[in-house]
Amino acid sequence: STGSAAAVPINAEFDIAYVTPVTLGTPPQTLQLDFDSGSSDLWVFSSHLPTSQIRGQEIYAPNKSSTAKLLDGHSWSITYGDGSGSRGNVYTDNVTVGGLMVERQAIECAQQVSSSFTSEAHIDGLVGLGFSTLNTVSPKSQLTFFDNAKGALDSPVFTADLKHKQAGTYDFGFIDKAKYTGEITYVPVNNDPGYWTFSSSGYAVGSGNFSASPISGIADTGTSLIYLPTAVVTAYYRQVQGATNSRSYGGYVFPCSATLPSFTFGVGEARFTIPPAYMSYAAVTPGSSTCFGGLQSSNGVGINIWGDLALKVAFVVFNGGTPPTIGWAAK
Ligand SMILES: CC(C)(C)S(=O)(=O)N[C@@H](Cc1ccccc1)C(=O)N[C@@H](Cc1c[nH]c[nH+]1)C(=O)N[C@@H](CC1CCCCC1)C(O)(O)C(F)(F)C(=O)NCCN1CCOCC1
Repeated sequence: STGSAAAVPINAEFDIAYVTPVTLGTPPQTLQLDFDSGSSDLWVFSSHLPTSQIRGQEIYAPNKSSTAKLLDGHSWSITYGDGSGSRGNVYTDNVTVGGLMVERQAIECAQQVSSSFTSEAHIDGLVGLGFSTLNTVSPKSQLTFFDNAKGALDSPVFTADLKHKQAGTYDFGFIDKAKYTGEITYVPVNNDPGYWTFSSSGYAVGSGNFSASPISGIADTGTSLIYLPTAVVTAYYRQVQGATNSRSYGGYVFPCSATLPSFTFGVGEARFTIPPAYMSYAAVTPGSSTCFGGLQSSNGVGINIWGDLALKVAFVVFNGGTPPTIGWAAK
């Protein structure tokens, strides 16, 4: 079997996250979920939430699904890198993504969400695509949608074709040759503790020479920006007039009028260049002439993250075979 579904940017100005329609239960309830290779819980806004915590999101009501079953005595609680979080109880039900159905998928129903989730009306929950070792359900941890689907897939892979300010796709079970050019460069994945961790072969700033130094980081569809070691980030912002690392804004900012260099990263012998226009994330406050950079230091994060800003200049194959690998191709 295979599946293919759209990945739609939630914000017209900046690609801060992408959501994908997912149908749950019988009759089908469709929610817009953020596919996140940086975590491994499938959780949704649900009928168990206080209405004060719901502001425009779609909800999943298990009691309206004839195929929903309570996973008795199980609960979950998750906190993300940006401090947001949610917790609740667990049901199993049918979950369909782009024509691919998994029966008895653990659906983690929110009973509480943090304020940043309440204020993000476009995200009705997450589909974790990390390794199931990161799943937070207790006392028995649950498998991700991908792990549940894997055995039935034509090939044990999913691919991300994220795009700049337009809808891309997540495909399951096959590699669509029409979505990339040239060859796919595969590199090993270290799935301990449960991220898609791989080693980049280095970087270049603008037209500068390529610095061939390995950078270990996670491929994370659920993170908007890129978080890399300070040495890389200072080398980049040294080329940006007026750039400073702002404590008040929590990262590198610069005058929105500044000329930005491109940023190139390596995967094996392959090279991927992020154009200057993509490297400015947003004005620090609406209308401000100070802009926040798309490349930030991983110092405060504790892990290097290749988020949507990097993923959207490539076609990426998450290969869940044995051993797992990750493939990057131009497009
Ligand atoms: C809001 C923003 C300024 C544009 S942002 O850059 O912060 N973007 C957010 C994502 C977002 C977009 C739109 C609206 C709201 C939130 C972002 O990039 N958040 C990262 C930032 C980060 C990471 N590290 C340090 N900072 C994050 O937490 N991403 C997680 C998924 C997010 C969570 C909020 C909602 C959207 C999806 C993540 O899963 O990708 C993660 F990997 F970073 C993470 O936190 N994984 C949790 C791993 N745990 C390990 C222990 O077991 C349980 C799972």
